[in-house]
Amino acid sequence: MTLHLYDTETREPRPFTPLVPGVASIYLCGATVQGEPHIGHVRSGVAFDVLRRWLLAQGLDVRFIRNVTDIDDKILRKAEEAGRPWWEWAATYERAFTDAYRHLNVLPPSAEPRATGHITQMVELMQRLLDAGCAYAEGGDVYFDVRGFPDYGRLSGHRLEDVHQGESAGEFKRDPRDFTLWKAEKQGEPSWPTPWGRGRPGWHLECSAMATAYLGESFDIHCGGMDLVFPHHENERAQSRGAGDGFARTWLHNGWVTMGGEKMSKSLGNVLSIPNVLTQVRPQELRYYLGSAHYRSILEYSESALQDAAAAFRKIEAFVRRVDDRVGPVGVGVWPEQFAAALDDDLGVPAALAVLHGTVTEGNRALESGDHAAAAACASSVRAMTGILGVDPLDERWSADGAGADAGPATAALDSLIVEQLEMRTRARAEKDWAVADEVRDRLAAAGIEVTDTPEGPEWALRADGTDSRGAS
Ligand SMILES: Nc1ncnc2c1ncn2[C@@H]1O[C@H](COP(=O)(O)OP(=O)(O)OP(=O)(O)O)[C@@H](O)[C@H]1O
Ligand SMILES: [Zn+2]
Repeated sequence: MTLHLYDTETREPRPFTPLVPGVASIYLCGATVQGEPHIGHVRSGVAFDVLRRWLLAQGLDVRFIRNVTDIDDKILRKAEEAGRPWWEWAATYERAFTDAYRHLNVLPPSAEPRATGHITQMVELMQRLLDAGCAYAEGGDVYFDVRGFPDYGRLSGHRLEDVHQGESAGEFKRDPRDFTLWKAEKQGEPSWPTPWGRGRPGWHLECSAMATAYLGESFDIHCGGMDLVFPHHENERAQSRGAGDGFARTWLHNGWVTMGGEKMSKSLGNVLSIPNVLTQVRPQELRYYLGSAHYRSILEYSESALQDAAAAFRKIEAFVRRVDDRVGPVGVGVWPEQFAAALDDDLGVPAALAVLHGTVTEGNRALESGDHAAAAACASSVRAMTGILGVDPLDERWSADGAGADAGPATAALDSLIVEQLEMRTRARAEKDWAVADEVRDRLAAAGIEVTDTPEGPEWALRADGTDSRGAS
């Protein structure tokens, strides 16, 4: 099966065939750097990092652009309220996002253009739109004329008569459904020169100009959160197509992270910042959690779901480390065909994880029965699969910046001691020597280690509050 991706525009899964053979070009709308990132903000970065890794694994040269929106109403307002320069505000939160992506092992983009660095390209695009009769300049503002682009609404399914741009009504707008390309200079705000006067760009214009500057007039995939379908992506598409560019051939949108059934959002106050979550779980566990749902589904946050995901990751990690410890260094092997089939089906991560956990179970059984070759094969396959998902437990990245640096090896060391105890208990039980079996269990309990018998064998966990290391034997 070839990779199929669900395209928002055509509303169906479509086979992925790169425009230029051997090269995949992807644009992801990045952050508006106005505040500390919450876990909802980075979901798109994580979800489409899996896409990128999967395309890289097919041998494609992946050009992945994720922009930074560093000029925006909210940035200006918040910086002013704090009495700080707007550019310092933007730079501060750009670093916060960069840190979050790095902690989560999201590959750095091929380029990360800032809006303020691409004003020239935006002016050129506006000129082309004016020449094509899709835009008008009035009083220093420049607007897109939606009636001048008959295909408007195709991406989101909006009918022209129902369009509400959700932006303040520009003084010179000829039709309320038109949207702003460029805003005339306001007193005290940053501005750049254009043939129509000084001002600053509208958000939609930025992405069209940057995507085209780096990826060309046509490119393969445009990604972003589902709330960007309208108006942001509808407007990006209108601008670029209106100017005569092919623009994105496929559109992918990820679902929200929700909390209490509502979009995690600063204005609702139901947000969890990345540093906050990283006090509860390690970065690799958070990455596993954020990437574990299908990218198009809602990910409803709960502490127990986060802890369950962390425990599931630790099970994978404990297995790989145990093989590394007992059998020898685990290399990166090959993934099973079902894993590839799952990802080829619109990045079906949940089905891919089922294959991954099946391999861990099989590997644990092999290790228990002394079949080291089979265990090693499973472990190397597990590394291959987790590598695609960005959560390879042995990836040096996890200890590179000290984030959770000691937890992995400590878990592994503890695991190897506990596993010996559990094996002694399993043998005692097989011989119906209940006294020895109970003694082992009591000894572990006294050390704060809880043992649970599961169909896949005994599992252990540190008692405490459930946030500690766990493993399976
Ligand atoms: N809960 C979420 N789940 C997934 N993506 C999100 C979530 N919240 C925001 N995003 C993404 O992050 C980007 C910025 O979104 P937005 O400014 O709406 O979020 P916010 O910072 O929580 O602000 P607000 O409170 O105004 O909603 C968008 O691309 C959006 O798709
Ligand atoms: Zn964008």
